[in-house]
Amino acid sequence: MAEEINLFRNNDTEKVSQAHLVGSIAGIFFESPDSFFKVVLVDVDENDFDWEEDQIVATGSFADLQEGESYSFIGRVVNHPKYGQQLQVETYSRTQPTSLDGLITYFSSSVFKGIGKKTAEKIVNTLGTNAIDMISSDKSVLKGLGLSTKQQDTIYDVISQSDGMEKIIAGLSAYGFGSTIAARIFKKYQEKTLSIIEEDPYQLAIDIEGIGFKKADQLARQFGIGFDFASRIDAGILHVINEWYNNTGNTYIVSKDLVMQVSNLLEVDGQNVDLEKIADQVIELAKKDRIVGDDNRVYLKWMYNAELIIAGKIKLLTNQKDVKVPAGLFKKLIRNAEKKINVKYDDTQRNAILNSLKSPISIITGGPGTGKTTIIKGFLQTYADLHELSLDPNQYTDSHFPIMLAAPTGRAAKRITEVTNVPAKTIHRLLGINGNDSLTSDEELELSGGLLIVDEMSMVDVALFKKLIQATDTSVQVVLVGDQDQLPSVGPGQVFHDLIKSDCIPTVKLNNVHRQSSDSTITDLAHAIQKGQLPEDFTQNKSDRSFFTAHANQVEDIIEQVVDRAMDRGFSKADIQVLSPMYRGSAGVDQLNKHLQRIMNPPLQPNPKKIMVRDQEFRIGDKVLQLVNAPENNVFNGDIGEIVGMVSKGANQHIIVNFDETEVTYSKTDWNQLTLAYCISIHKSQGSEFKMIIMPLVNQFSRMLQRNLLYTGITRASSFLILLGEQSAYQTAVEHVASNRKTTLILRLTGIYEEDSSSELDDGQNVKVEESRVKVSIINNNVDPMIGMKGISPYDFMN
Ligand SMILES: Nc1ncnc2c1ncn2[C@@H]1O[C@H](COP(=O)(O)OP(=O)(O)OP(=O)(O)O)[C@@H](O)[C@H]1O
Repeated sequence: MAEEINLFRNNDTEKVSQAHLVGSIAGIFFESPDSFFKVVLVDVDENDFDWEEDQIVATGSFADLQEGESYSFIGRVVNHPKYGQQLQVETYSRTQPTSLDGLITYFSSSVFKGIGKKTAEKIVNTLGTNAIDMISSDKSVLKGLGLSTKQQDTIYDVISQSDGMEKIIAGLSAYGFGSTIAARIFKKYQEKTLSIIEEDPYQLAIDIEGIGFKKADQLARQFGIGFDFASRIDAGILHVINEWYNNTGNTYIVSKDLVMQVSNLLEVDGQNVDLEKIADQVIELAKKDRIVGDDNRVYLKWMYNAELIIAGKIKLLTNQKDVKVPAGLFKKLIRNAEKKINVKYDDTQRNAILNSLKSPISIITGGPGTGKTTIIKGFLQTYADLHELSLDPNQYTDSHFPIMLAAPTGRAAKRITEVTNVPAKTIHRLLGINGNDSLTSDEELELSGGLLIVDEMSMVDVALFKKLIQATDTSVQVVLVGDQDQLPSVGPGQVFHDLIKSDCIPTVKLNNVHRQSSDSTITDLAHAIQKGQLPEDFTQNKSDRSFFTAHANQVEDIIEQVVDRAMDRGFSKADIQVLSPMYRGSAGVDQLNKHLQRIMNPPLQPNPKKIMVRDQEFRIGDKVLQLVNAPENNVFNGDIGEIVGMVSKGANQHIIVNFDETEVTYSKTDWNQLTLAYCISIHKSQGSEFKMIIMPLVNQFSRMLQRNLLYTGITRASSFLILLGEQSAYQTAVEHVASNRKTTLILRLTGIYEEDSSSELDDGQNVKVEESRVKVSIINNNVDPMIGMKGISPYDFMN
């Protein structure tokens, strides 16, 4: 009997009585391409639970299950809402055939290619019922049976491989790896998996996406690996750069900062890794093509390449010929579009449409309400008329729709589809990337067709834009639309900002606001903030905005008063949106949500129906935010809805949420897709607008107080803006321009390097470096900007 394999470590399962099943695999219904998860049909031989049928479906993480082979399973019988009763397998083992007949059938099965019944009989008659164990421990027992060497190899390989793989999966599970990551590890190292992990767990952090330095370090400690082991330094270097990308949004780190941060990371009980040693490993990693050094900047290789690829493709696109649009024809086209859309474009808007019609690649940028969406509509109409195309997708039954309209988020794609009646997709979907695909891989994709429009470009990061632009054929005309003053992308880089700043792409900047009426003071405030000032009348009450002074601990009370008054005046929960820059603190999202829930959705009876999700209480009437894209339900990350029902279906409870016209039912496993939405972060509010915005800014938010955050927040208000907090916090925010992430896309596009590339270490850390008196050149910018590279120039490991 093979060793038992514990694949699941779910403590809950121990409380539930276990079900035992012995049976052979009748078929494999589903095999996850990127994990060990499988759904199989089992012919039941024995079972100790209530099941009368001949077959049962079993699910779980399995190695190479062989159809026809017999296994023994232990698990729980669950009731799947769609597929009914099935066995959720926790552990399983192969039941080796013990009868002579069983063994003969096994050896003559299709698993052993080239072994027929006669040969099988010979093996079993000679070796007996222990045949499998005997072969597994000593291949030579097959000699003298008249088998060819090939046949002997086949039998031995099949037996040891399936046994080996099961052992590896069990080992990975014992080290705490879940089924998806385990599959990724096994795919990479195959039969060497366990020896690699035990000898050098840092290899995992270097090679396997989803395994970080911390996990590898934890394993290494288990195996007693030294603190200055070379692989530990390598993994530390990659960890620091990745963290740097996530925390700063920069696309490179200055070498000196890198070495110091790695040194801090690797310190164990006051012992530091020699800086020179870290520098050596930086060079080693560069030689292995994992990182690139350029001047005194260090990049992950994919990031370095991404900037180069973007710049190269932009240059190729801008070198394409302009489309000829004679002035007379354009007048006719725009007149027709204006008639159809029922709008009169202003001069800048017309210019934007003409620019995009003519240029192989163009940019339209402007603040909220400047008409970007209205321009996309007009542009689509004029483009279609100019190229004699229909904008009706139904007309393209035999060919591709020639227009690709895309946005970085599902919500933005949905919105642009609704406004233009032209189908839009997320960029991921357009590129055919699913959640598991890596954006940093070099896999080639191809987008052809006449036109690509990307909306909400400010939210697109380097990795995604590289994929998109690399896939775009040079025959495609590209239009990039967005608001460059909004927050940059969540991922590293500031592509849209850099493309505009580089001046390489014909760009039209829109300044006239059409959304709010001309006497709107919100627009004036937005303009002032863009220029880095708070207007003199900032604290005065206006028809559409007000300011209330409040310390952090007064914020809740003032918001309560404002919300009460607004609700008395007929504003709904959906109309009023509170925004906060941070989650923590007394004026942060989490605290305000709890408070606002009591005000905006007070329980109407003593014991209302409620469901606890994490530490939040959900009740009917609660305003909730969708946290992930769920295209199958037509709801997307950032969508806001209201809980309209809580129902029990059998033993399960469900939450029903109404999003505009879409109602979505959430079963327990999906509840963590929701959070309360009375207050949301300013980041989450990007791309949405609300009738009334209430936004507190206090000095407590210190590092979040940035101009583009303030700008993004206030421009979400379509009619009323209530600001509160400390005026000095607003002043700090307006003065603090944080958008300039350190990137080199402009350098790649123009050959001009503008940014200050000096160290980002604070003074304290710099002093520490000086004090350490380590003789590496990195600590002195004047001597040599490279990391103790011992005569190796950065060009030695550049592309
Ligand atoms: N030339 C125009 N004349 C009259 N109204 C206009 C004009 N251009 C745009 N508008 C109106 O102004 C409002 C804002 O326009 P639109 O939604 O296109 O702006 P936007 O830049 O896409 O805004 P946001 O980025 O906030 O979504 C809409 O109601 C639109 O109909």
